[in-house]
Amino acid sequence: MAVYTDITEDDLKQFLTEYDVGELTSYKGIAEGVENSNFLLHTTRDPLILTLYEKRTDERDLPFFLGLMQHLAAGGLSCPLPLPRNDGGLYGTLSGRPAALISFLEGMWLRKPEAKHCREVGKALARMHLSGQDFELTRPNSLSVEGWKTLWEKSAARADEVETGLQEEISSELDHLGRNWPKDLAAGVIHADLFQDNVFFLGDELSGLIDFYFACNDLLAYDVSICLNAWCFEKDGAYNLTKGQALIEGYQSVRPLDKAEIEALPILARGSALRFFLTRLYDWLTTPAGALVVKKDPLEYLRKLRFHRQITSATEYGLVEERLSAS
Ligand SMILES: Nc1ncnc2c1ncn2[C@@H]1O[C@H](COP(=O)(O)OP(=O)(O)OP(=O)(O)O)[C@@H](O)[C@H]1O
Ligand SMILES: N[C@@H](CCO)C(=O)O
Repeated sequence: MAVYTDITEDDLKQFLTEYDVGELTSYKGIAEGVENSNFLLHTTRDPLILTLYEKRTDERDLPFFLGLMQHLAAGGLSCPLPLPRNDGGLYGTLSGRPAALISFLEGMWLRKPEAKHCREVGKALARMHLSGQDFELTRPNSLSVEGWKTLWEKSAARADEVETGLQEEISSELDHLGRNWPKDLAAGVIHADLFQDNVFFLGDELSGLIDFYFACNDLLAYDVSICLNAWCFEKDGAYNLTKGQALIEGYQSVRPLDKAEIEALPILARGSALRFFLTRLYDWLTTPAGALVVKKDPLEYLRKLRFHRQITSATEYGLVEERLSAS
């Protein structure tokens, strides 16, 4: 359960005096997520989500994250809206943590997504990329190649505890990605964590995107590769070509990938698999036993990384040839 910081009713009520949200009637911690502490609040008006920002969220980035949600919502993308405080600020402090109130988004995340859902995710991702083009703030991706190296330095010495030979394998993977990482592809604001638990559906209809706390400026196709990793593998580790095809087609129906982006997909997917492997490995090695959070398995992403190493063309992800030759 991701409630790292607990709150008292008195402190919460005090915090809410800074907002025009009605009277608090109940609140409870949300047993999902691994990054921040989240609470569902009921008031005499609309339900709200309270987020307390934890270790990986730098307070200096909050204007970017919260401003981006406002920007995307104003552009017609369904995502939570941060509530302004009475003084106009978008966040305050609660229990010693930076904290914000955001609107409650209706819907559920899908435990067993099908190809039709992957198509909707592809479309929504592309819409977000287009809508982010005129967002005025920027934030470099702290979890790209240089950030991976820093993370790796913190885990490398203990990596073989997780699997023998890992230290050597990941070090050489990082060297390879460092030497071959694409630089000249279309860039803009990316979500950077569009996993299943961050996409809500009402029935089969996508009702919105949440959790913009890794959003940053980076290669747009890198975000597509993150979604291929997050949405198109089955529990047994097999890549589902039908889902991959649907996700890429959905994306391209809104924003076609160009030739350079298509050619780069395999290396981008290697990089994004490594990114999630590294954060999971770090958490795996450092989260104390008994912490109230479900640790995510780094080896899932090691297997995905190894899969991507074998890929020679984006057609193996389900990209159809006509598109490839047409672009
Ligand atoms: N605006 C919202 N409307 C409805 N539910 C929300 C909203 N924001 C968060 N939640 C609920 O809280 C859970 C955790 O939120 P979120 O994904 O932002 O947390 P996190 O710790 O950053 O998670 P992650 O592990 O995905 O990074 C979601 O799965 C959802 O159940
Ligand atoms: N989506 C991430 C967790 C949040 O960063 C993962 O599955 O590793």
